[in-house]
Amino acid sequence: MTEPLLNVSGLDAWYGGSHILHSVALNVDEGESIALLGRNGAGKSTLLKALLDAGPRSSGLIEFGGQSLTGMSTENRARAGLMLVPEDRRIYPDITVTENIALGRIAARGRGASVSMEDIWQSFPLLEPLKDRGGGQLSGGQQQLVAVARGVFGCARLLCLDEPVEGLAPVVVDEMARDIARLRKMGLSLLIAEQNLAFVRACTERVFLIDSGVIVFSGNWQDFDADPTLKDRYLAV
Ligand SMILES: Nc1ncnc2c1ncn2[C@@H]1O[C@H](COP(=O)(O)OP(=O)(O)OP(=O)(O)O)[C@@H](O)[C@H]1O
Repeated sequence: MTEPLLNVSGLDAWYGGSHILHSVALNVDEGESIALLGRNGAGKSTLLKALLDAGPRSSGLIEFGGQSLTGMSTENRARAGLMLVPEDRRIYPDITVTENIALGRIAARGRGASVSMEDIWQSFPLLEPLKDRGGGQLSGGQQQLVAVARGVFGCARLLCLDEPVEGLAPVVVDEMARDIARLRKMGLSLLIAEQNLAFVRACTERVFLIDSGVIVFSGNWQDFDADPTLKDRYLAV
């Protein structure tokens, strides 16, 4: 049996004295795309940040590519190919789209020259005509595409996306789903925290559902659909 690309078990996380994640277990295989579902405040962002050691204090096992990440800095985790595209996009307004995307390679310290800018334009066709435009002159949806493209250019093996389509118009949500399908053909693995069910259903094959920092369900979409109470109990507002 091959080892998962990401293997998490017994993961707890805290902000100060607040205990947020409770013994989380999760795995992602090479080439898989996984949804992390949960309502506001369920712990999705905390989990993604804990994987990168980029916020909460945490304990437990996180293995990536067969290597334990305990004691490894955020920079070295990125360098190993574990990338997070945070909710707040962080697009620099005074540099171009191309320059914003190129910054991803700096985060990864030059690793993974295998993704070219040409690959990026092919995966994100809406961005190519905007490549010389300033980051400050983009719509929210265009900024989100740039943020994801930057993570890909950093040559992620596993790209973690924190609510990539939150607040975006349906037409941009559809575009993002198509772009993600193209990225998957490049062999990228994905972990996508979202509340937009239709979107993650279109671009993932397995689901982890988190509530109050506890994984309350994991399985494929067929398993998820077999229990219609999950949506009402854990996703309804
Ligand atoms: N920096 C922080 N300091 C203290 N508590 C925090 C911090 N960030 C998040 N929390 C708390 O941790 C819990 C989980 O929040 P988290 O942001 O992980 O949820 P989420 O599922 O990503 O929700 P959302 O969809 O609203 O982003 C919430 O109770 C939240 O108030």
